[in-house]
Amino acid sequence: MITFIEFWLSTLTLTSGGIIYQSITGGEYTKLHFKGLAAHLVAFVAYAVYWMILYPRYFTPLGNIPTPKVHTAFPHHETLSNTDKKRRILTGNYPVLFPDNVWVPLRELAENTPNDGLLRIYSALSGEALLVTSPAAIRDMLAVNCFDFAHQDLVKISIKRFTGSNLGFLSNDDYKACKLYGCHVHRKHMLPAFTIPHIRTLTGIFWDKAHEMVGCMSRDFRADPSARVNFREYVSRATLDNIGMAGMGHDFQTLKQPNNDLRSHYRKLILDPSRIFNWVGLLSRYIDMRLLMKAPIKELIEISRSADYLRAVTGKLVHERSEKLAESEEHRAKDIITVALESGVFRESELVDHVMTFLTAGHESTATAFEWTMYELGRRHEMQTRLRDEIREAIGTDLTASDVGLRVQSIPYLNAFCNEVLRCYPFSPIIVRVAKQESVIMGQRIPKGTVVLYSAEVSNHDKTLWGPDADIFDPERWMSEGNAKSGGASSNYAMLTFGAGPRNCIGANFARATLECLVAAVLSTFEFELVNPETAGALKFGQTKKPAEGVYGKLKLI
Ligand code: HEM
Repeated sequence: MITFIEFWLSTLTLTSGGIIYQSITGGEYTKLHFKGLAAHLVAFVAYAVYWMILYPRYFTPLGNIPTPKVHTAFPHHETLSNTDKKRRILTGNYPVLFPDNVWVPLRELAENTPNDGLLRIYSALSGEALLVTSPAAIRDMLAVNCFDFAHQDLVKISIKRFTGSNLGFLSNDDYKACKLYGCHVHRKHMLPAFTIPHIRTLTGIFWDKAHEMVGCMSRDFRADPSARVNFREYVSRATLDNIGMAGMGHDFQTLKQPNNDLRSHYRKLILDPSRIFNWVGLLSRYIDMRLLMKAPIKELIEISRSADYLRAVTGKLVHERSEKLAESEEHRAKDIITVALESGVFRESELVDHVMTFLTAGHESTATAFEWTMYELGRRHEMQTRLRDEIREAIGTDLTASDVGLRVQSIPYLNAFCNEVLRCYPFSPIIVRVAKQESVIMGQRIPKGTVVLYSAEVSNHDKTLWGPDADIFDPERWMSEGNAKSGGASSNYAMLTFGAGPRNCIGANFARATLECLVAAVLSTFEFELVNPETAGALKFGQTKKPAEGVYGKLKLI
C-alpha cells in the first residue's frame, strides 16, 4: 500500500509542477495553487508532530512498557544532568541521529532502565522499537512465536537482491506464497549438511584451508620477518575459500590469488559498509524500499553488478555439482550442496540462493570471530601459551595428518576460548525484526508492524544471567564441569551470538569448527604479540561488531 509520504510527495510534485508550468508558459498562478502548497506544508508538519511527539507520549499501544527517559551520552557529556540528557525528538534515546555502533548505547539503556523483559526504545526521528531483554521474552520472540517476526523490508529487499529467497529471510508469508516447498522444508533438508556428525566429516577441508592460510603467512614472514601481519588479510581469504570447498567442493583460490575477480566482487558486496545505508534505512520507514533500491546511487549500482557476477559463478558451480552427483563420489567428504542435492528437494536456482546466503552469512562472520580471537590471544600471553601447549599436545607435529582437523575439535581449552570470544564479540550484536502479524510476548500484545529487537550484545553480557563477571573475558567459565555448552549461564537464551529457536544460525557448528581449525593452525606455527594493542579493539562503524583498523600481530616462528 502507498505510504503517506509517497502520497504526499506525489501530490506535492503535481502542485509545484503546476506552478512551475504556469510560470514558464506565462500563465497565472491561482490562489488554489498556493493553498495547495500551504496544505501540503500543514499536512507534513501535522504528520511529523503526531509521529515524533504525540504518538510516543500519548498514542502508542505499547505505552505501558518501560522506556528510558534519557538519551545516552557521549563520554564528555557525563557532567550533564538528566534534564539535559532527556530523550530527544530527533535522535530518540541515542546521542546522535546515527550512532556508529547502535548496540553500544542500547546496552547502556538496557542496563540502566528497570524492566521485566521488554523495553521501549526510540531512535532517529522518534522511531519506536521494542527490545526483548529477559530469557522469557526472548523465548517468546525467537521460539514460541518466531514466525510472527520477520526481517525488515530494508534488510530483506537489499540482501535478497543477491541471495534471492534465502533461508534467513523467508517468513510465514513467503511460506504460504511458495508454491512447491516452504522455508521449513528447505531448512529441514539443508539441516543434515550442518549437523555435528556431518561437520566432523568436513573438518579435513577446514584444516587444509587453515593450514594453507598459515603457509601463506609463513611464506610472507620469511620474506620479511619484521613485517606486521594484518590477520584480516589472510583470514578473509581463508574463510572464503573454505566455504567454496565445504559448500560446493570448489576452491575459489583467493589464498593463492588474493586479487582474483571473485574476491574483488565479494569485497564490494560485503566488506565496505557505506554510511549511505544509514539514510536508506531511515527513509525506508517512509518510502517503499523497492523504489529506494532503484535510485541511481553509485554504491547500489556497483553492488548489483558484483551480485550478478557472484550469482553467475555460483550458478555454474551448482550446475556442475548437480551433474557430478550422478558420478557419485562416495569416498570424498560431501560438500553442503551435494548433501542438499541428494535430498531431491531443491531446484538448482534455489540452491544458488542458499549458497549465496552461506557466502554472505558465513564468511565475514567467521573471519571476524578469528580476528577477535587473535586480539584476545595477543593481549593474554599466558592464555596463548596454555592454548598452544594443549593444541600441540593434541595434534602432534605432523600437521598434514588426515585427522588433525578432527582432533582439533576436542581440545577443551580451545573450545572454551572460542566460545568466550563468540560470547564477548557477537558478529551481529543486534537483530531487527518486524511483527508481520499481531503477536504476543510475555502476555503483552504486539501490534502488527511493531519493530522488535533482540541483542546478543545485551544478553551475552547480562549480569543477571552470566553473573557479576559478565563483562570479563574469561574462558574458564566454559571449563567447569557441566558448563562446556552453557558457559555457566542460567538460561538457554543467554548466549545469542547465533540467535536462538527454529531460525537460529544453521551454520553455527560449521563456524565453530572452522574457527577452531584456524586458531589451532596459527598457534601451532607461530607465537605472536599485538602490534596495535591500544587501537585494535576500536570498533568499525556499522551493524556488525568488527575491529575498525584490523588486528595486527608481530609473529615469531616456533
Ligand atoms: C561466527 C560466525 C557466525 C555468526 C556469529 C552467525 C550469526 C547468525 C545469526 C545471529 C543468525 C540469526 C539471525 C536472525 O535471528 O535472524 C544467523 C542465521 C543464519 N546463518 Fe549464521 N552466523 C555465523 C556463521 C554462519 C555460517 C558459517 C553459515 C553457513 C555456512 C551461516 C548461515 C546462516 C543462515 C543460512 C542463517 C539463516 C537461518 C534461518 O533463518 O533459517 N552462518 N547467523
